[in-house]
Amino acid sequence: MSPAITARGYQSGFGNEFATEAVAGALPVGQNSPQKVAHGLYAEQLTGTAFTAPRGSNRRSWLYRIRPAVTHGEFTPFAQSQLQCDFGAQPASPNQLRWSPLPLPELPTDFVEGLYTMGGNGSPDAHAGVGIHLYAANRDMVGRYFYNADGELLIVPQLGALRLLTELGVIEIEPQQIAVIPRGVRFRVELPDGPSRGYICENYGALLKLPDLGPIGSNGLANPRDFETPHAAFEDVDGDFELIAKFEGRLWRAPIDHSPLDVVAWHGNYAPYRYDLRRFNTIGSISYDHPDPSIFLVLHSPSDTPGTSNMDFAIFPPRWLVAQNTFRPPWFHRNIASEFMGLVHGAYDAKAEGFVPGGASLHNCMSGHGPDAPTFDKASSADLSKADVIKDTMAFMFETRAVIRPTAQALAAGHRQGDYQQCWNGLRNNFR
Ligand SMILES: O=C(O)Cc1cc(O)ccc1O
Ligand SMILES: [Fe+2]
Repeated sequence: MSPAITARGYQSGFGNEFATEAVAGALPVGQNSPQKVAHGLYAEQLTGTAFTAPRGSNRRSWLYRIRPAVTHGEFTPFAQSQLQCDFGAQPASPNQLRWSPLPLPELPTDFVEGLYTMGGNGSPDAHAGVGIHLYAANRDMVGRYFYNADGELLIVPQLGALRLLTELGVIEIEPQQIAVIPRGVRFRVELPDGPSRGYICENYGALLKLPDLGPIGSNGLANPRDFETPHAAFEDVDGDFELIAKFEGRLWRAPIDHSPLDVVAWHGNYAPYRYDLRRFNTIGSISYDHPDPSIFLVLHSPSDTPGTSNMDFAIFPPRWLVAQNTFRPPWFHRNIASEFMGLVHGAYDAKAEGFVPGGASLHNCMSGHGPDAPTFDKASSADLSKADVIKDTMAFMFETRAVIRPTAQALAAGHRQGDYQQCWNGLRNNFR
């Protein structure tokens, strides 16, 4: 018996062919599925793309584990009323929406129990769209393991660190770092700092990838080397545990008599990873005008239409604004894409107040938005001979091709800011 799983460090690179073993000799050499695997392990393949996906986008890993993933009891529905899949049950309005932070739970609540759906589009069936969730939790998952068959999970913590104990190893993140857990990978979550909160984009579409860089060249934005995938780590623990699955929008529970975090070795390119947003190489205008936010793209899920993502994950990190003869904050705009924003840290340069860390906003297709009135007034008369140094900030955007349909609970939430539109009331008629 090995005690609870321990972190064994990281391998560097995005989507690499990794190979890692927690026990020497556990990985077969020169083949995937020998008649007998070393140390009495079972071989199991986990695919994240179709078998025949082109080589450049094909993702799969081979896992060498103490028991195969099939060894569990029967799934029955697991009630968790805040996790929803009814995008579209009610009309989506074109209103601009904003929320204060999701209150932290008062009762003992783990990561799975604390998932709270804000909205989404598409469906797991269609392999297109996203679910946008928040989480607020105050206790570790103990004896409970989770996987999501509906999509990969992009986790953006805002309050408190997360320890993600996955089948393929341990990932530790804190606010201003992110993690991606691939579809199907089993994990549990510990909260080393206590009460924790954050944002999740559940991507039903093509796997997240780094954007092409075009004329930027071979370096810049999020650099591949800064993505980190854990080394194999496992636990060999028996007990009266449960496996929770998210499947077709709903949660299911099966009894399991051992920890499924029993992968002793693995190799392949389908694995969880983390990235520190503070390593983002931010590129912007050094002449005039505020660039399109695509320049802030970290990861994206392409759609079948070239240049149009199923989902973009962009960040607004610390940077210097030096553009001349320019209104420097984000401009007023209406976009074909729909924008869900959150704030991990500090303040956002388009909103003087009201958009606070842990809060969220939703500006759907063609709904006008932009700087609030105080920000507009300040930036319109700012001294442009000096740089604006934007420090201590980390906002982000989940931007989607399809309209983000808010859930009824998000629209009715006590922490929704019903007066959000008033932040633009002070924009007067200045026409002369
Ligand atoms: O604040 C927003 O709405 C996000 C955003 C930022 C930006 O710099 C340009 C366009 C855009 O939608
Ligand atoms: Fe916007």
